[in-house]
Amino acid sequence: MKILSAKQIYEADRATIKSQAISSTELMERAAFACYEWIIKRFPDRSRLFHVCCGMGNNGGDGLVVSRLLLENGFRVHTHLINFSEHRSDDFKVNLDRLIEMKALVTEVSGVADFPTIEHGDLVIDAIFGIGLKRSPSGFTKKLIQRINNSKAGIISLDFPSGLFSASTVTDKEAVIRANHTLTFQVPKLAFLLPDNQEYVKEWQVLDIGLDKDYLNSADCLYHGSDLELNKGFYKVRKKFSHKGSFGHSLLIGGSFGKIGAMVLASRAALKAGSGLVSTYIPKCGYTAMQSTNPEVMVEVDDENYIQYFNFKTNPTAIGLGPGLGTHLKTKKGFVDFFSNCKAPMVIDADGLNIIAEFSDLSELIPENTILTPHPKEFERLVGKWHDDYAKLDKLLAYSQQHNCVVVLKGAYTAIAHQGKVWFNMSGNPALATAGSGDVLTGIITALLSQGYTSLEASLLGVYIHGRTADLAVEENESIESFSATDAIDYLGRVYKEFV
Ligand SMILES: NC(=O)C1=CN([C@@H]2O[C@H](COP(=O)(O)OP(=O)(O)OC[C@H]3O[C@@H](n4cnc5c(N)ncnc54)[C@H](OP(=O)(O)O)[C@@H]3O)[C@@H](O)[C@H]2O)[C@H](O)CC1
Ligand SMILES: [K+]
Repeated sequence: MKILSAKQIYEADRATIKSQAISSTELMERAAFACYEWIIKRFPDRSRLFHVCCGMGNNGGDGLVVSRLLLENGFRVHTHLINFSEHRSDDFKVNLDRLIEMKALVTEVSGVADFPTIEHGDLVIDAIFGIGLKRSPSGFTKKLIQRINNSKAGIISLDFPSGLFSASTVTDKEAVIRANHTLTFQVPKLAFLLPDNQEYVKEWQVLDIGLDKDYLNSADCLYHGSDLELNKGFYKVRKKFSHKGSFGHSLLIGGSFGKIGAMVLASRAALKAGSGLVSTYIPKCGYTAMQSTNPEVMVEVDDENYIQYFNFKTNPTAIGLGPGLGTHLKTKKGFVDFFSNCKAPMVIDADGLNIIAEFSDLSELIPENTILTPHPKEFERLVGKWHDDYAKLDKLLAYSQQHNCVVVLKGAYTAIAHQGKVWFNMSGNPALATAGSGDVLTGIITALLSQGYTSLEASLLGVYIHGRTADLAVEENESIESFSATDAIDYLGRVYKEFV
């Protein structure tokens, strides 16, 4: 799933118009028809009043087509032309003429006095600006956006919430539509995946408008979505004659007094994610807890309450390092010696990341293709503060390239960066923001690494699977509040079944 830039979307439009021998007006009709179909399925009540607010460009043109389709099918519609410019796009003009021919209710809005009265229960179709927005809306257009936001009506944005930029941060928060639903064309948009924009983009939907497949397949994108289709592409179906030795040996290293649970979760997740063998290397104080809760897992121990020697005998195919590790001085010292000489592929999480951040030289010693799984605060410790989400993405790309590693930046739409590209995970929900969730993820990714997936594949698949456990759990028995890290492990089986 590619995430195209605005420039690429315009190119895709041109390629489509050429290859399918259609006019731009026909493409607009197709896009708006897809919106219309979505809208009437979701809001079939014909007594409801639709306020369709149209700008002067092609986003406004989409709005005019939606107005016409709604009217033709017996819905109540008031179309408002937001007169912010003398210039009107050609397809806007064509569709305005069509609407006027129908004797539709169309009013020009050129100032506050022309603002519509929007009642509770009405629906606003926001077609003021799309990807052609050049600067923050101002004057009466900004005031109208505020009026719409302050109304009690539901708001459906076509393609983009008006006022939201496609590739840069919002500068005037009061000049952006806060949409309940955004119906966007063909591909997800980067702006929808960034936490800074969450007030403007709530629920969003990609509508297929049949853009040229060859263009879409060949477009070189910096940003991608990671969905079931992508992950199915490299998921390895198990062969009949495979045995436990075929699926590697994961070693989870971590734990400290009071934080043995992190290792119980990580090692159990590794087991249930399909690692052939799973060992743990933990402080002595965790021995009984580990053996009694995870009978399939082997245990080696270090010092009494925290790890310091890192002198395990296991010969792992992959290592997960960091859950519950703590930052005792002796742990830090042992970590530094161990980390720089480690030959097995590694996933580093939690205090493992904090120790790397503390000793900045350690970043230089990260072995090639290591996977780092920071949450935003841990990432900030590694790279310093950022100004906005776009700056954060720049830092993410730069750090992963500079250290030749995979960085899994956790959050809603976890961002996975490798070799100059970023994949945004499309599964998951806020249920995952729960204690131990990161430990489970470390276990899953380690298990996938040990089964022979590349670092990038293990990260993409691990994050996708982890997110999906929460999706399925919330569809079935759990709620966002009740879901726990243990539930994530329990749902792994059902998620794997979606792959076969
Ligand atoms: N493949 C697709 O995705 C398709 C998308 N479609 C729709 O087309 C729009 C993009 O249309 P475009 O005409 O390029 O751009 P907009 O409608 O978003 O806006 C352009 C007009 O807005 C003016 N502008 C920009 N910023 C401001 C501002 N802050 N204040 C006032 N006016 C502003 C701009 O004027 P300039 O003089 O500044 O150039 C334009 O007049 C896309 O989002 C989809 O909705 C197609 O319908 C089908 C294919
Ligand atoms: K819009």
